[in-house]
Amino acid sequence: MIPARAVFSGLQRRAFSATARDLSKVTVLGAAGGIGQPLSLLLKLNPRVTELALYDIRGAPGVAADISHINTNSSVKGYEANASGLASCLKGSDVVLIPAGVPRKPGMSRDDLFNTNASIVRDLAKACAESCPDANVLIISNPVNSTVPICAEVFKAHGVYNPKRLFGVTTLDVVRASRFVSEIKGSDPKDEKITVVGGHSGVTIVPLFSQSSHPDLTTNADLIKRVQFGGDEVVKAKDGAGSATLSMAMAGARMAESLIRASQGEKGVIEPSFVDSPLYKDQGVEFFASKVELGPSGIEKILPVGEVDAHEEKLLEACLGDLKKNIEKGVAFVASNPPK
Ligand SMILES: NC(=O)C1=CN([C@@H]2O[C@H](COP(=O)(O)OP(=O)(O)OC[C@H]3O[C@@H](n4cnc5c(N)ncnc54)[C@H](O)[C@@H]3O)[C@@H](O)[C@H]2O)C=CC1
Ligand SMILES: O=C([O-])CC(=O)C(=O)O
Repeated sequence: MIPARAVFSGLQRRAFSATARDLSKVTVLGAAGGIGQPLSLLLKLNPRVTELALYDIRGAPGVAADISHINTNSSVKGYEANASGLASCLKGSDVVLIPAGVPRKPGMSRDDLFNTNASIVRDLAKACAESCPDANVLIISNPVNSTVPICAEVFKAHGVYNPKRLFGVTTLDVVRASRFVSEIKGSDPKDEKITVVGGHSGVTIVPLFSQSSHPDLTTNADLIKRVQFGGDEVVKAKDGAGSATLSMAMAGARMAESLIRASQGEKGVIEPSFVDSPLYKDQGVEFFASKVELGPSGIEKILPVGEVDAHEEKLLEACLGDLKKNIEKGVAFVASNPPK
């Protein structure tokens, strides 16, 4: 006779495996770039990643050969830069990270990247829709406020749009916020949980210090500006050689790891992300970054913005105006330039 406890744990196991997909194939599109290379390195060091697939219009096989010598268990493959290489790279992917596209130079806004990056993201989104429609797609390419809606429109056109599996990566904004606060307060950044909502550029980035353990920072204009324009600091310091790559790689690897943990059944995994969100749809804003609880199906729950003070209310107003325009620009681009 089988003891009751054994039957119960067997049932539990079946229930678990019915919901939790074993996410392990992670793909990077733009893998030979400034973000792509360190991101691929961090993913190779992550024991939860069992297969790493790398694609770029140039150099992915070389990056893959290099990384593949690292003595962790995952397999690594770099694919040829053509349509069939891209399709094979994507097939069976559980998580696809997209840092493909050009970065800023000093004096440029993220929106100045639109003309180049919109079509890159559109074409890569089409490849994802065709080869891995059920993957979690994480968009890093800027302007995120527009490239995420572009990806959504392409998926809709292919009849495979699942809003629970599309993420704009805004992790770097909370990473920066916690670091900048720790510098002011002399604390450990890992203890500084700062909520950042909105979008991923300039005034659309809204830190909510009133919700942190330092509500006094809510009127610190320099700090708010630093969080909103942290990317510019790096662009300026790199002096024409691009934008944040190493900190972004860390942030992207953290987001991918969180998704994998959640997909493997871990509860309560929460990350910020720019997603198809109900929070401000009544104001015509279809996508919004806020805390998101992750699960085996991608987004489990979009958390509300929560209480904000009068100062933050003003920041949110400015955010929503810009965000709406950025989103509409992405949607209009796909309408007039559909993928071929
Ligand atoms: N979401 C965020 O928080 C952040 C986003 N970014 C954005 O990430 C993007 C990439 O930045 P970097 O890596 O510094 O640029 P990069 O120029 O160093 O690398 C981009 C890579 O994309 C590749 N690429 C271009 N077109 C492609 C295509 N059709 N298919 C596959 N690969 C393609 C290039 O060959 C290059 O290797 C930029 O748009 C940048 O603004 C950068 C930092 C933070
Ligand atoms: O500033 C940029 O262009 C790159 C970026 O998105 C960031 O560093 O947050």
